[in-house]
Amino acid sequence: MSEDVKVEVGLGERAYDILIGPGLIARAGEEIGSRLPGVRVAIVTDENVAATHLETLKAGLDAGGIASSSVVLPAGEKTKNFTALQEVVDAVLAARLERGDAVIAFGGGVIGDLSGFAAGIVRRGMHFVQMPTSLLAQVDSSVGGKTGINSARGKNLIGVFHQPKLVLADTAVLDTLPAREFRAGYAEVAKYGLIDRPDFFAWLEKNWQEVFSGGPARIEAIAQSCRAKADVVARDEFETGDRALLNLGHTFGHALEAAVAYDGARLVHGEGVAIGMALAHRFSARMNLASPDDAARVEAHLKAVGLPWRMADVPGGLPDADTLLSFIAQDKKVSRGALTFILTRGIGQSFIARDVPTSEVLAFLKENHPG
Ligand SMILES: NC(=O)c1ccc[n+]([C@@H]2O[C@H](COP(=O)([O-])OP(=O)(O)OC[C@H]3O[C@@H](n4cnc5c(N)ncnc54)[C@H](O)[C@@H]3O)[C@@H](O)[C@H]2O)c1
Ligand SMILES: O=C(O)C(=O)C[C@@H](O)[C@H](O)[C@H](O)COP(=O)(O)O
Ligand SMILES: [Zn+2]
Repeated sequence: MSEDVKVEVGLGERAYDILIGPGLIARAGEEIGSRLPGVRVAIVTDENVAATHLETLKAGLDAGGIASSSVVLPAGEKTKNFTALQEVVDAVLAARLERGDAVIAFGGGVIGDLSGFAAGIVRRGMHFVQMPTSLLAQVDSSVGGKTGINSARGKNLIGVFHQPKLVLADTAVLDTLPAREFRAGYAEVAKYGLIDRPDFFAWLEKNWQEVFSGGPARIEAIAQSCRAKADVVARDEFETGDRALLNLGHTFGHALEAAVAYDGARLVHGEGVAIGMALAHRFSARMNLASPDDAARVEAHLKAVGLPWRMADVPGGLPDADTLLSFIAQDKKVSRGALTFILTRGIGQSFIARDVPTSEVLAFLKENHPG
């Protein structure tokens, strides 16, 4: 009898389970086979995850009678590109998988976004299973069906919504995740508290060390995050409204990622989100929407866990404020040319702010630019 935590993403005929707990990779064949009888799969993964966990997954699938092939890609954000997409599509077609077969995304958010996109376009949409192996992927990217790749003009600008059939988050696999990547994923955990769960944020302020060291607090934080995300996605699958709240910190953060040309040695996604959330709180205070004390509280927590929180924390310098603004102007929340940001009235009181004046954003970027 397994003791996985189960969270349901309530999307009607596209509803699916998220299972969270240790040992799920070894049980993947059983869990996938019972939901998709007779399925064959292509595993998409990266070099780091393949080195430590691919054999366990293959054995787990074998044990459930599921035939698999695999494609192993270079690790890191730069892999979210057309060349890698073509490689995945080609591998799936070469394996002669049918529409009723499945692509398994086995890795962090990069692998999840890329292979979900491939699954969404091959044969106009194949089954897709998320097996997230980074903290960020377990709490965020594996849930909700946003898939895609980057452009030099901006983050995630090319993609489709394509929901997985199942998410299997094996929490034991986080033991091999580098500390920097764990911290980066934690930024998306804190995000849920800052959006609309002030009690969760306060709990994290008290318990973050236990979340980092593993054990029940870590599983609790992952489960709370998945519940928070599943809730929003079930209300607004295609981001016509509330789902944009999940973008807290991303309007600034994505601009910073594009500005460093997706160079993970300088900035990974979760770090961009951490800086972006601190900036969103500071900008809200500057616009007299929230108290500067709340911005200071967010910055203090990010500092305490060792995350970057200001633009000056991005090593190697940044392009000027006008260039950063040009990336922000490519954000998918822009409507009829007007900027949309997720701003806040305080901790856990985020809201969607449409028609944010470009002049205010530019002035704020100049004030906060490290020069
Ligand atoms: N679709 C969504 O809703 C959504 C949500 C949040 C983020 N994202 C996207 O996710 C991406 C970031 O994801 P990420 O932070 O997981 O990055 P990532 O996929 O690059 O993984 C981080 C690093 O950790 C390594 N790794 C992963 N699991 C490991 C493990 N168990 N052991 C050892 N090494 C491991 C990877 O090889 C990589 O080097 C970004 O592209 C971001 O845009 C998407
Ligand atoms: O699922 C969502 O919706 C999110 O916004 C989650 C974000 O953490 C994630 O980084 C997402 O990929 C950003 O979406 P985008 O539409 O701004 O590219
Ligand atoms: Zn994100």
